[in-house]
Amino acid sequence: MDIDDAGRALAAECARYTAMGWMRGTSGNLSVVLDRDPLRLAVTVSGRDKGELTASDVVVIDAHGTTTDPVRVPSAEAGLHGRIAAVSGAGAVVHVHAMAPVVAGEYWPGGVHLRDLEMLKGFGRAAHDDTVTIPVVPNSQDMQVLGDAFESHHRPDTPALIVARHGVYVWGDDLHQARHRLECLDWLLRFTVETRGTR
Ligand SMILES: CSCCC(=O)C(=O)COP(=O)(O)O
Ligand SMILES: [Zn+2]
Repeated sequence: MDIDDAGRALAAECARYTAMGWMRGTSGNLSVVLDRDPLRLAVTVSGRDKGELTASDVVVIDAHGTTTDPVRVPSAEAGLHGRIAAVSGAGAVVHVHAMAPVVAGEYWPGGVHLRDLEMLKGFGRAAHDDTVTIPVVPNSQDMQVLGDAFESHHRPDTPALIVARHGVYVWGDDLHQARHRLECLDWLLRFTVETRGTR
């Protein structure tokens, strides 16, 4: 994917996420891989209303979240996007401040357990898999710290990470798969929060 296509795709996805209520204020950030070796990603700019981005409001970063762009400022969380893409092999990483993941992380700071739910199929798992655990890590402003926490919990079959009192990261082969996984995970976490203690 070239940077122009990436910009159009990221802006369109951000508008969609905003409509879902997942990017309130200036929250959230999305990225897509441009090249794998060396790793280069296009990530949304920092501090803007993500529902109003245009195709040029993206920044090229490396695996460490560093850019050579003289004008645009990449997401403050660009370093974690690069780390997730490098470690998982994902083609797209999405981060939103949806409520259900944060509430679930508050109830279960050791990890959120999901089981016996049809919607797990939309997250790339079988509905009757053993328990699927979504890792929860403490929030940090240091992307190296968050990246190390992500990597220590990473399992190839679980493409999501809850950052406590902050939000959730989900990744996939491309932006569509990442969004579908996020939509299904949000449903799974809402169900789990709303039915806690009943099973
Ligand atoms: C109210 S948003 C606080 C920062 C944040 O967590 C986020 O997702 C947005 O940061 P960015 O630098 O990508 O705008
Ligand atoms: Zn955030």
